[in-house]
Amino acid sequence: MEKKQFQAESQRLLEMMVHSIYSQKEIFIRELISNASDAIDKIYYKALTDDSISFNKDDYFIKVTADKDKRTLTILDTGIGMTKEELESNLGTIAKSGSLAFKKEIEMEEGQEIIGQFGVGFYSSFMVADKVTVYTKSLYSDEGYKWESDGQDGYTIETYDKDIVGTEIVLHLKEDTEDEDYTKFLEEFQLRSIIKKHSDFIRYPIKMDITKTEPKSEDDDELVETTEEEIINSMVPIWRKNKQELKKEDYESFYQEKHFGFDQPLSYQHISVDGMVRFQSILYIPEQLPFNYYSQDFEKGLELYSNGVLIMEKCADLLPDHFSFIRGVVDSEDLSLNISREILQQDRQVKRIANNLEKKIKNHLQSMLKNERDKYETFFNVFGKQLKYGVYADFGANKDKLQDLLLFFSSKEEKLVSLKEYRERMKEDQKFIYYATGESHDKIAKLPQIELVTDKGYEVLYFTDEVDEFAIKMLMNYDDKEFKNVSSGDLGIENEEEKKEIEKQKEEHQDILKDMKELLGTKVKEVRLSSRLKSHPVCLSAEGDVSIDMEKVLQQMPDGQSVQADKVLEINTKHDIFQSLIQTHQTDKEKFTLYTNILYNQALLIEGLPIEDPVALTNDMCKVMV
Ligand SMILES: Nc1ncnc2c1ncn2[C@@H]1O[C@H](COP(=O)(O)OP(=O)(O)OP(=O)(O)O)[C@@H](O)[C@H]1O
Repeated sequence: MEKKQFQAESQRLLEMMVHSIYSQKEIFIRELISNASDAIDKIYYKALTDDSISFNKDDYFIKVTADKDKRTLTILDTGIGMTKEELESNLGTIAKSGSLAFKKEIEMEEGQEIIGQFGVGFYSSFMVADKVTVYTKSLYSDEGYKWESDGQDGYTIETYDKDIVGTEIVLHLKEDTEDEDYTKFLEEFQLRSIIKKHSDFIRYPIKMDITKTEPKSEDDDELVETTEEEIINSMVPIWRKNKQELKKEDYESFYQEKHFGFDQPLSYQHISVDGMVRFQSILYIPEQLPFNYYSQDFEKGLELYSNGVLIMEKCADLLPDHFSFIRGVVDSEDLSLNISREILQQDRQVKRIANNLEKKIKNHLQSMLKNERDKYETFFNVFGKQLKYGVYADFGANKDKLQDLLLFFSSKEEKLVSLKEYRERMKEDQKFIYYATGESHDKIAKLPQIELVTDKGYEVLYFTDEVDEFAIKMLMNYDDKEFKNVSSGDLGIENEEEKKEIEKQKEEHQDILKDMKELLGTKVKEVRLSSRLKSHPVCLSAEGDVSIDMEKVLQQMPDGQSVQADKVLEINTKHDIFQSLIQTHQTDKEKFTLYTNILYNQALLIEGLPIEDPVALTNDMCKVMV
């Protein structure tokens, strides 16, 4: 049976390539500069095994020149160049990568890298140019060649008198249209920024002629324009440099240079991993909250480089949500890129890097907590909420990882404490880790429910963030000790005598409690004599999983309207008001009703809950007064 080759409509293929692979036109500069860098690398790698080739790094560079009059952009390199055959096969065949073949041919060692692999990058120049001319002379050829194409009707090759080995690619830029501005690629400032953005860490110098306006001389105000050749790329990225040689200021200026924030970084990590996965990274914790941090506009992610070439400005997959505040860069040579180098293939390597980074970030935070307490508290005051969301999110999948990074304000220490610190100083007989919720520390400290617990010498954690109680419910317990809201159920601190006394009183006054419950109807689940109140007349507590504060939060959510806490009105038997209740219950049912309503509303007010009928309440109060 005859086997036929697939036919490709090369013009159509090129059109598809040019218009559908890359989402940004400016990418062509990155592709051409990467090719130039590969071409220089090829001489370098050849020189390693071939004594007849000498490689002096200083002789090799890339130069980008814009000519506004001719509308041309030229990328010149002093690399290996191309023979006539190479021109034909590399630039004449789409998806043929001479670089990939080179890589295979010389069996590169670890740490040695060539960027090109797909054989398509060169054609991205047709996104912006209607004609491309390539002048090249190979290291292995005495003759130079000129290749030219309009990207539509094939290409031409002819000999060309070229002295120096290397390649010069001239793009004849398209005319601007209503939608497209091609002239910007000829503007010095724009061109320079695009190169800095994508190709800053290409390891050979990228030169450009830079024009400056300066006073003619020191004592002459007249301005003159001067043009000088400058190297515009940093070449060696800071993350490849030796940690010992870098100072705090170097990391800080990189943070500024990258526009990670207007603030200074609070802390940074320089990571270098060489194992199952190889990567280098610099991570920062910002000092201040980004203005849109808790909004939907905020995009988490790290800058991702492959061999010093920018792949993604914000790679979200590298950071878990609970560490979304981290800014920084990751560079790895082990990534499998897709053809446009824009989107990563579903990559095991990215997952591995992300897992590794998560552990490193956690360890860094833990060591900050241990060794730089003030700094950690500054961090926690800004981003602690995100860690608490992290405990709560995904049904608590990350709670064990994050619980030791949490801090809460303590009634006893009057400062932030960790759960470990609380647990370590718990009293021997203490059954629970106590917490109380409220708007502010002051308000919590005045809660009636807290009095007995603190009076008995127990430490109480103050929860002022809406997410606090949700996160703690997800944790359920810490080191075998359950969390307990001071306003809920049995606090486990009453002694036997106190318990017996309450039981006795409950029996004695069950009629009063029953009648109060009847008067309040479904507003409360029960009216109870309190064992937790000391000086305050009443309070509301909640039974079950939903506390009163959780009810408040849930009711603000669009779908949380129906969630209600099971409220219990607690009465302090030691307060004088209780005697009045007993009295009115026997002698004046109308007053008893008034007292019940007022006391219930007082309890609502203390809890910061809305009064259902304020007019009725004020009328009731007046009736009592007159
Ligand atoms: N400046 C240059 N000097 C020498 N050879 C070059 C140059 N530019 C391109 N080539 C050759 O042309 C080939 C095709 O280039 P192209 O940019 O299309 O693909 P690539 O760089 O191999 O792969 P990728 O699509 O991943 O960038 C390269 O592999 C290389 O062999």
